[in-house]
Amino acid sequence: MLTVIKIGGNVVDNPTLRQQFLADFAALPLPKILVHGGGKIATQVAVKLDVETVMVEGRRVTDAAMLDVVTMVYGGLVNKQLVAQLQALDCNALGLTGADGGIIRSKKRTGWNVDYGFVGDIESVNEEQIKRFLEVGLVPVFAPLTFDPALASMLNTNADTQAQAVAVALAKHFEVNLVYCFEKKGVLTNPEDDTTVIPELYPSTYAEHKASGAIYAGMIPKLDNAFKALHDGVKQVTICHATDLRQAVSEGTAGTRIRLTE
Ligand SMILES: Nc1ncnc2c1ncn2[C@@H]1O[C@H](COP(=O)(O)OP(=O)(O)O)[C@@H](O)[C@H]1O
Ligand SMILES: CC(=O)N[C@@H](CCC(=O)OP(=O)(O)O)C(=O)O
Repeated sequence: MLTVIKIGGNVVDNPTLRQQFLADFAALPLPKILVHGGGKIATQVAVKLDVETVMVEGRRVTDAAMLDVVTMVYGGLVNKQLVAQLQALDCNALGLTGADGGIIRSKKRTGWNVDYGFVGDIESVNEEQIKRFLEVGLVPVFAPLTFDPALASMLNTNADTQAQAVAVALAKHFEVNLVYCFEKKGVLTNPEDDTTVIPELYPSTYAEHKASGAIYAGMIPKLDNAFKALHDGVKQVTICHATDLRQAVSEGTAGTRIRLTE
């Protein structure tokens, strides 16, 4: 079983939660992969650099100045800090963007009603290269950046989507357990109340909660990615609090389990 974990920006940005999560992640058995976000930190750094942040439907409009910010923040600051913290926990982390080793190729998003700028839609994942890293005991830690060889450019890519694409690509070789970790207890019927976790979510109940407005904003692309991952061969998908990672992986009792059928 390969474990692919995605960690969201609100956890990355919280030193206590982040350290606790990384200790639990380091304790998980190999093979494992981490995909991190960091949107909140990119926005903070952009303010300092006087670069305006524009988000449309949860995606960051990425002009040339913002591409520089996200490349520095995701590929540099956040990725290398996470690698250093994991190395200190005896986890042999290897920090990567999609460009390193040519692993994740994408195409600049075009044909939408919004010009997202330097945002990449993933075209291919070189799962053989990732598998080679896993075989020698390395733990890939991916920043949410991909690259377009035709443009010779980095592209900004949503971290939930990148985790889904990596999990699906590796499903050719492993039974994959994909876990989305964030700062809430799971998918909630009342997003303000952590006691309202939905233990199992199906396409039908997802549609109902979306229609009622209980599921909105960033949770919608996260769930679309979760269902796509299952549809494309990932064995198990869970959405849970970052501090519930161990229960979610070992016993499957934490957070929300995403299922295609009842
Ligand atoms: N039903 C729901 N349950 C939990 N969170 C929800 C729900 N609907 C919307 N959300 C929002 O979605 C956010 C998670 O999406 P996002 O910010 O993209 O996650 P991440 O930090 O993992 O990238 C939560 O912080 C919450 O504000
Ligand atoms: C294209 C796009 O929107 N990319 C995201 C990548 C970071 C991300 O997904 O971070 P979180 O997981 O913390 O939200 C962004 O720049 O916000």
